[in-house]
Amino acid sequence: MALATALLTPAEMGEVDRRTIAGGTAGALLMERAGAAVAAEIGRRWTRRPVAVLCGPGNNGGDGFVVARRLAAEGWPVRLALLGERAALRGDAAHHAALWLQPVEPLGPAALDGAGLVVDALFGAGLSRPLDAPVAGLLAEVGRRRLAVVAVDVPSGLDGATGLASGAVAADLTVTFGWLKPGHLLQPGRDLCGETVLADIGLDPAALDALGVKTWANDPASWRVALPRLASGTHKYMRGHALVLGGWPMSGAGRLAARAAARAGAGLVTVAVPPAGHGTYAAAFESQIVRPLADAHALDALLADRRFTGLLLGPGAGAGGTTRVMALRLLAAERPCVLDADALTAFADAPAELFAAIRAPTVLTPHAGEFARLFKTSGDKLTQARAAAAESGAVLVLKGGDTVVAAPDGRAVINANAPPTLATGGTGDVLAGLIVGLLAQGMPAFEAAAAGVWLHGAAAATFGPGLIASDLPDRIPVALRRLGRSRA
Ligand SMILES: NC(=O)C1=CN([C@@H]2O[C@H](COP(=O)(O)OP(=O)(O)OC[C@H]3O[C@@H](n4cnc5c(N)ncnc54)[C@H](OP(=O)(O)O)[C@@H]3O)[C@@H](O)[C@H]2O)[C@H](O)CC1
Ligand SMILES: [K+]
Repeated sequence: MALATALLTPAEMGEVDRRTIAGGTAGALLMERAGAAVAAEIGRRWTRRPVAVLCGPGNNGGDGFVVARRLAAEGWPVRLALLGERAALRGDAAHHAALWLQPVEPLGPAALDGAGLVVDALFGAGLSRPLDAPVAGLLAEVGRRRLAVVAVDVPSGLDGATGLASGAVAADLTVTFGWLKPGHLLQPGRDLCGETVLADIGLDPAALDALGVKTWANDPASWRVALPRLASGTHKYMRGHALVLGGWPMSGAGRLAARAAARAGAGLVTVAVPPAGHGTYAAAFESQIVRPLADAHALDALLADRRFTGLLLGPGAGAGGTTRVMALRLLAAERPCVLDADALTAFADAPAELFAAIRAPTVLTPHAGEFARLFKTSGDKLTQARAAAAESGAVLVLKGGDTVVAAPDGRAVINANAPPTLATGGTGDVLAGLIVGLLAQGMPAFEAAAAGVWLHGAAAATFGPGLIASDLPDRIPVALRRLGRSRA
């Protein structure tokens, strides 16, 4: 997995900080670079105007002192307000506070008077408890006055590990250092951060080795090498054969999924459907095979064909007992498999039965409602997806604007490229099809799920407004092309 897209918790960032300092870079220099980066990003976006810098009692506040000094040196009118006593500052923060030669005001609403921009340097990685009422009240006042806000590291009150927040004010710009944190990508954190800029302040990448990072931003760098590749001698069976169980009478979902599987590059896609739906499906496809499938016995007979390399059930399936039986038969075939939608809900009263049946690489793609029917986890989205992957033995794709993909071994990626236009009926069916299309080609489950989620977002982004699900499959080739490697 790629180093640059690693996501570090605040505790891990603290460790990288310590190791970098132990390696010979002074903490005060890191702080100088951090504050300088924030000031430079401000200078790129705003013209000179009165600024209120709100500083906290730790190193986040220390960064704030640097920002204040740097902006003042550029001729910006700066007021600085500090939470607590200046004499109580320690270490690098005390060092940089001593270099600030203008007044230090007590933290309160008066510090905002006349400001055209607020720098939020109250708390960053060291936030250890909910904000006190006066601090939360001041941040609410910043929001009420509709002032432009630049957050140092994170908007104060946002937990960088989880994306959960209380009392934070939404920033227009967040400048953070070295590596992003999960909370920059997980909602509501992502929206609270506004535009997020990652500044290089010279933290030591080698320090990450000792951390055993298992969380990344979902980026092609994490799975590009695992994408299926074509060679000149490739024939269709070498590109995998996806089997999609199509629902009836709800046939649109299965059709969307099958088309997406084919566009993802599967050499063959067979759609097996209840006999009553055969004509409808057959009329919809030219390039895919449509076969009638009467019942579970017929499915067993179909699965005797070992050339099926990826299986999908769920879109339009119906959440009844038949779907449950079909899902168990698919899992018993011990081949790469995606279970989506109704194939998940069908186990709402017996999730343990589902988990016990998962033995081959399996991807579950629930949205929050489907997830809650299967898993009794608690905590933030990343923690829950990880726990669910460990419990079920499957790769979990916990969908939403901040989709998390988690593997049973603890690896996880957080996706951030999905445009909100994806919030429309049928896009989940396309995602399930995309993932099974990649699985069928031999891509490992975690990488196939992460790539599928990313391609789904990228495909939607190429379309723009007015997107409906049926637009998506045919945009997948555009997204694949943009990966910059000839593989179509
Ligand atoms: N490696 C880097 O990325 C660098 C980061 N820098 C900046 O440093 C901060 C982290 O600094 P740290 O001192 O660890 O933490 P904070 O400044 O966020 O806050 C710690 C102090 O705040 C107190 N605290 C915590 N929560 C609350 C609260 N809800 N209300 C009041 N006070 C609170 C805490 O007190 P404790 O009692 O918990 O000890 C501390 O006094 C990072 O975010 C970057 O901005 C470096 O400048 C450069 C390198
Ligand atoms: K902050």
